[in-house]
Amino acid sequence: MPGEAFLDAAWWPLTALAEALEALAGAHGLAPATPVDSAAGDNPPADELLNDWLHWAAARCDLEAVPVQTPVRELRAFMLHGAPAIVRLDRGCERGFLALTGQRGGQPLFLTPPGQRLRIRCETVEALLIRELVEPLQPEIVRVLDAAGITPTRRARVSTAMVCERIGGEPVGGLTLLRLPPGAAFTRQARQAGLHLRLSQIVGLFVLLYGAELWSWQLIGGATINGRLDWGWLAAWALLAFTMLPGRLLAGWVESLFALDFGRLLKARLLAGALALPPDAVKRRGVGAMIGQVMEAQALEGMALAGTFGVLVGMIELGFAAWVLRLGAAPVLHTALLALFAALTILLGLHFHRRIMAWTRQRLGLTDYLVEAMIGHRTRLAQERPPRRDATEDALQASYFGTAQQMDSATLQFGSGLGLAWNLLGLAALAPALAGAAPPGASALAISLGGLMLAQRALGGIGGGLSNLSRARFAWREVATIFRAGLRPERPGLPVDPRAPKSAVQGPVLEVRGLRYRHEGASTPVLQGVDLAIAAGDRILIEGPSGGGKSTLANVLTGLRPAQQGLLLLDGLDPPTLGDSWHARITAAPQFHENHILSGTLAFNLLMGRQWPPSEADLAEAHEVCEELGLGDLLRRMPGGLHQRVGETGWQLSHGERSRVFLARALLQRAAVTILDESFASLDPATMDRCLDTALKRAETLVVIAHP
Ligand SMILES: Nc1ncnc2c1ncn2[C@@H]1O[C@H](COP(=O)(O)OP(=O)(O)OP(=O)(O)O)[C@@H](O)[C@H]1O
Repeated sequence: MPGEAFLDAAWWPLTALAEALEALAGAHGLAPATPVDSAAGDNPPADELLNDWLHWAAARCDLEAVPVQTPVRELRAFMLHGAPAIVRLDRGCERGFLALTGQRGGQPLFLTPPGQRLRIRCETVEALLIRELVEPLQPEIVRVLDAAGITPTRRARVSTAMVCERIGGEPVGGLTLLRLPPGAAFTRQARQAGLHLRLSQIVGLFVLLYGAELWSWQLIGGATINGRLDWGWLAAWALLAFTMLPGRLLAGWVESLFALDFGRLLKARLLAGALALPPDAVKRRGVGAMIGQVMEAQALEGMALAGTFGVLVGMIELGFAAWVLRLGAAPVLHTALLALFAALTILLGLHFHRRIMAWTRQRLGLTDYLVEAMIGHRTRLAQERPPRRDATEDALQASYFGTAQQMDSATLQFGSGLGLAWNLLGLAALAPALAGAAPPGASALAISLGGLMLAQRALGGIGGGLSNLSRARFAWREVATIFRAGLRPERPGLPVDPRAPKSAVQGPVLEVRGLRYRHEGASTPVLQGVDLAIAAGDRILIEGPSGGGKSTLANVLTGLRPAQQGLLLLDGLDPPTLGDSWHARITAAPQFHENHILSGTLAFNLLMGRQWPPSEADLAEAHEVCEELGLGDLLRRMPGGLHQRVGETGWQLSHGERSRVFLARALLQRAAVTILDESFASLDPATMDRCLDTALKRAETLVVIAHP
């Protein structure tokens, strides 16, 4: 279909964007929870607010809208794998969109306003999306093609190659991915990712593979025992064994796809949970325990999958083993023995589980101690009495080794002991049949031996799977709080542009009435009956004694801690109404010990409150602010300038330089209200004056917290 005809069918005007969202959500089984309603005034706003609006409207449909850019050369991959997505495509001066819903036969599918799926060639859509980038190149390309004498049949291909060469790295914007937020119910996400289908494919493939394996052994075994083994039987067996190879590869591939998708969903949820945890819950655990938690999060994924597959495959094998044993020389005894050993495996598994729990707890305690010892190494070297340190460490090690020994003996019982006992008792169970009046034939004996081996493999697999599940269960206990924290619903709030602080609402920009806040576990509130009214453009100094509650107030005002009582209004709107955009409109540079330079470039650290990647204008403004704060020399000394890597593994900034980066970061956020919590404490008087001048000049409304 040519470009314009395709647009006529698949194009959604801006005014129908709400319907496009709803239709896409419906088409992907994500029925909107609160449908956007263009008739009720939920119309999309001006261009600069569009991303905010999409985020808000998608959240109301229980989805997350993620604006992305892709280089021209990867546009095709986006169209084939990026669905569901909204693709911005204007027609002349009319603003509008395409609704990408999937792909069929290597070509993208678009949802049309009447609700049909339209398959379009990639080249057609690509040409429309990059036409503004290509048009200026056309005269030059035509000139080169003419000069090189390219034949008409090859012109289109050569022209495409030249375009790709010239603008392949140019970013294409206006693309918005729609997906379930990481906080959505995990089962819903798993279903959406098709994990249930993959799991049934895996089970089906394993059943087929084991069936084929048994059949191949039956062929060769039967032929050998009956003395009919010739090249024909051998060829049939080899062919069957050979055809199982692609099946095994396929099963491995589906298993790894399942593991990848499961791991991706789990990581996204844990990350969302870690960011949603209350600040105190994170702080109270300590660095060592947090590292232990991260280790357990990684173990959870690996152990849960290995355990589930181990038990699953073991159960399939056990089923086949029971069937084979029933055809053998001692069907009744072997079946009863198998049931007994299956029960024993579970019982010993429970015993092993207790040992694993005790050992993992000790191991994590040791990690916690080790991390704390490494962080406080210098303090301990300088101030702790060595015998005291040695005594603590000896006691910890002795306790750990004791638990590890108990766990080793449980592993031995569970692993080799059970297998050995099964083999001995399984062989002994053949004795009555062999000693009987009518001893079984060679083929029945061979079947029994095969069944015994298969059952040993199955019991070993189930045992291994159970021990992995035990580890996974412990890991789950460690990370469950983070996982559950991620379930909290996102607060989309109103689509308010953070860069549009001028409000039509008359009155204070920030108003606080009767605010009360008490820290968890504290007997008295640290903030009680706080009233505050800050007008746009105000410059306010908050002074108070150490421990008086200044930082707590800053945290409540910026939304990091929820007010327990009282009224908070920003431009006349309360926190639930503004949702997550509250942060964007009122920001704070936290106290030095609460602030952090993240591992990344200086620009990344400075422009965290802006879009990423940054525009040239953003970088220029960051440079300007740094110069004003006296960081110009530093920028010139750093080989990479604004793109120099900083943080734990990068350029080590001095105390004062870090303070000024924190200050620049808050000012560059261009919030309606900026709070600086003791941001000038570590600066010399001249630098402090300079920084204060910059803050006064740049912050629209400024609150400075300082000691008297
Ligand atoms: N997470 C917490 N749990 C319990 N109490 C806390 C917590 N955080 C702070 N506090 C207590 O609340 C009080 C106020 O702390 P806050 O940090 O707000 O004071 P501040 O005025 O900023 O002090 P400073 O000037 O020394 O930085 C202090 O007594 C502090 O010990």
